Amino acid sequence: MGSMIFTEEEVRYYQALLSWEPRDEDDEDHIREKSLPLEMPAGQFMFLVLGSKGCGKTSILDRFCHGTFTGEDRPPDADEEGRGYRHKVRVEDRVYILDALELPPEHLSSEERLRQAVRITEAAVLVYDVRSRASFDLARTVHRLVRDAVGEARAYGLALVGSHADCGDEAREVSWAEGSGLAAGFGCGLFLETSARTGENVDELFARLGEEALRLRWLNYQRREQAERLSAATLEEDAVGKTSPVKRLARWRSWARPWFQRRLGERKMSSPY
Ligand SMILES: Nc1nc2c(ncn2[C@@H]2O[C@H](COP(=O)(O)OP(=O)(O)OP(=O)(O)O)[C@@H](O)[C@H]2O)c(=O)[nH]1
Repeated sequence: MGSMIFTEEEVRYYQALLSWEPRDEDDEDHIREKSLPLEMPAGQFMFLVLGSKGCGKTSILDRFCHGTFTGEDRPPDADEEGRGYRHKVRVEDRVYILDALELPPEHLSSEERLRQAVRITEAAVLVYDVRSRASFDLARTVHRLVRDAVGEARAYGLALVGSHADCGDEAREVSWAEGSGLAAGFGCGLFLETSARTGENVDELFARLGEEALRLRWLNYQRREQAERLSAATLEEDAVGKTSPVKRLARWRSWARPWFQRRLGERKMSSPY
């Protein structure tokens, strides 16, 4: 990463990510920090959190990072460049630093901003509100935008999340089965309904997405290795072809030999002599 050159936009995203500071006055933070063992982090994850306006993105991140829930009084986010969060997460028995970038919904209409956010992250948490069919419908569109931004060359993680799981049945507009079906349609194995109010599934969401990110890193690594092996083999073949027509002929003969031998054998069998 050290050798990469970032655009101004990317630098701003990074600044948003890195603007996190521990809040000394927050007692619950201390309790959560103390409850995690002192251990060197095994690595870092970078996740994107996105969804429609007011679907509960900040509340999920507040619950995860600070263990708090602000409730109905929470003012809408004013940060234009997105908000960065950092917290520890335990994945496969090791501690990792998790950086999460909350993408303001306005940025969803900018292909460029979304592309940049996707480029600096390795997985996305796509949130809708189970009380809002509109937010669920928007999740489909956002998924398409993210998929286009990721492209074919890279495996990128995704978790579909229905927030406000604590709401009663009468407030619900989207069922668990619909959410699970949409996630399956996306080809995404991680679907959860969460409640920032009660904390239901919030820690589990990030731990499981961490597991998925590790799996995808390995997959991306294998893909790169395979691509490198293929291009090295092609280069070698080109070099052989250019420098040694004799070797090329020899190889052609070796491929053709079994065919000639078969033909020869057939002829011998059918020959009256
Ligand atoms: N009961 C309940 N309320 C929630 C939950 N999640 C969020 N809220 C409330 O829903 C409102 C919107 O939540 P936010 O976290 O601000 O949503 P957001 O997606 O970050 O909003 P923007 O950043 O403005 O797009 C707030 O009043 C939250 O307190 C939840 O799981 N349960």
